[in-house]
Amino acid sequence: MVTVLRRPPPVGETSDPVVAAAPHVPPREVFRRFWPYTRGGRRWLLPVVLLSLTAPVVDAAELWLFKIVVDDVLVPRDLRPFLWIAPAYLGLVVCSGVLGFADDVTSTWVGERFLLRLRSDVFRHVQGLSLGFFERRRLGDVLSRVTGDVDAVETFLLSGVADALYYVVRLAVFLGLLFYLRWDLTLLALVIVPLFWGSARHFSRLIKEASRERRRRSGSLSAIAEETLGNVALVQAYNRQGWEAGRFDRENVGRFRAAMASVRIRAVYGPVVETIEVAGGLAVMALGTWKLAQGQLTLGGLLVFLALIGKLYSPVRGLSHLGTTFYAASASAERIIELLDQRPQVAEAPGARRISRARGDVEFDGVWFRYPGTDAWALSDVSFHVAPGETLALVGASGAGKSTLAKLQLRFYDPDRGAVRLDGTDLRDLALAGVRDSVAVVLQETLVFHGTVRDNIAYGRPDATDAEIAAAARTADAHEFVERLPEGYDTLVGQRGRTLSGGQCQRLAIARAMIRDAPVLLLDEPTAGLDAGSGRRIMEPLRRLMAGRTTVVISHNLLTVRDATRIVVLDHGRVVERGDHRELLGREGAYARLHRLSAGAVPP
Ligand SMILES: Nc1ncnc2c1ncn2[C@@H]1O[C@H](COP(=O)(O)OP(=O)(O)OP(=O)(O)O)[C@@H](O)[C@H]1O
Repeated sequence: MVTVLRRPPPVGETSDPVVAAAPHVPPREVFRRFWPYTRGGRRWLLPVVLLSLTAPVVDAAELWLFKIVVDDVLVPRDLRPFLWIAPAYLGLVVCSGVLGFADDVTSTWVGERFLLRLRSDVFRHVQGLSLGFFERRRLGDVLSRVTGDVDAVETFLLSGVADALYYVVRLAVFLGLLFYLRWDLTLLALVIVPLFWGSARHFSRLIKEASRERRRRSGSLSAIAEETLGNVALVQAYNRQGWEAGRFDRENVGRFRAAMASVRIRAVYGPVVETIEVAGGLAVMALGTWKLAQGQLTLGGLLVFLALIGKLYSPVRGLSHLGTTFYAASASAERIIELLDQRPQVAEAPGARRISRARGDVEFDGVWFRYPGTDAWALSDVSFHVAPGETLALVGASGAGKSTLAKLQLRFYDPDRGAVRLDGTDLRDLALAGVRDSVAVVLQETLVFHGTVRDNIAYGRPDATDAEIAAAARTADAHEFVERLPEGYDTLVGQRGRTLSGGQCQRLAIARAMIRDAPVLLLDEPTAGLDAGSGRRIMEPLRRLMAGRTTVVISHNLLTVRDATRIVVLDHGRVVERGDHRELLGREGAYARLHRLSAGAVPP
């Protein structure tokens, strides 16, 4: 049996776990980290504690009344004392009901407020992490931490502590009464306490391991579900449902085994504790009966003594059980701490400059960049300059580093060497919000949120008026198709724009960028995924959007590129050519080759 319990919960067949376990954190550190979240609710902690402290006193008073009933009413068969005992008993019951109600409501309020704060803060923190974090981590696991693990921290910090206090007070009140009644019997009853503690410590450790495994598996399950369901079209098109289901099942079985391991431990623990308890109770009963026979104890005294022993064991058991609950909760707390310990890779420098409106002068100066955890340079010594209002086109084969440049321009990452500048100032010296406010983006994969068409356009500037939204949609050539939608601007578009065509999504994205009215425009493959006709139709609204703004356009479609003030050709992260369309064609180099390749799609 011991070996069955000792055996660590099976880690399953995964040599490469979907989600790794979070590092161990000592309980004191968990307290230190989460205590600040009790701010605002702390003044209610004392009333909560006081309320929970009164309950054992009322309990003890009820028991004492019972003793009086036995000794003064039942044994002498005299009903007179019952006339005051009955109303006193009723009064105590009503009093305990009222106190219980107040205790429940206030303690839940304190706990839920704590969670309210913590959940929002964890979400805000995660949202503020750099793109690099999301590129490395499994989204499903992050979601399971934000929505699932957070709750356990409350158990660890508040309800756990409140329960511990409650048990300690019960213990003190009942022990006091017991000693008052019969000190010798009480000492005998206490002999079993060390046994309780010993077993609690042993089982808590086992429970913690099982809980850690269970939380880790839950994170893996969410990760797989999110990846599979988020890409359901791909999964179904390639008939990978069986494989995905297998992956899900493996983690599911892992979670099942971890849950069973934890139940096994708890299920053995319960009877062990009960046996110890009954043995103690029987010993006390034997000695008590002897004392009763000797006339050293009244019948009421013995009955109350035994009832009190029952009450005494319950907080002792509760306290030792609390250890297992504590350890289970700390497994979740560790996962939250690991998340909170993540620092954004790009952080705002102290005293960073705020810019109200940039002119739009963009410069990459000797930029070298390597993605964290990789060896190869994604960009090597890239330099270019785009003056306000100019258009720079970045072209190059797939993987040349074009999108990486866009990420650096938005300061999703910082360069390892060199600098990216806006209006002559290094982005690292500017306030992050200012940098991003200066840029409007139209990306390769158009981001359309679940919401109305109006919400989607106004995402670029939430305070935009209806007239401004319609004007932006007109410039983006979106107004007409929006008007034809069943509810116009109030039509709901599905997540990722599933209910719109690629071209329509793109036009919404152009309207969104339009309404943002930023001095710098970043177009990453704005015509990708559109057929030649739609691509051409989008050009006109794009040109309107680009007018008067500094534009960096990344495109394979050389139609977008031909009018650019300057074209930079990238190859394996290096600038291999630069110039305008005519110059580069004449040079018969990389650009001319790319041009010939796409000549079929582009009219000369
Ligand atoms: N998050 C990442 N972590 C590690 N390496 C990355 C990451 N993103 C891109 N890379 C690598 O950096 C290099 C440049 O990628 P980038 O996405 O900038 O290319 P691109 O020119 O935009 O390609 P495409 O035209 O296909 O979009 C590639 O070798 C790519 O594998």
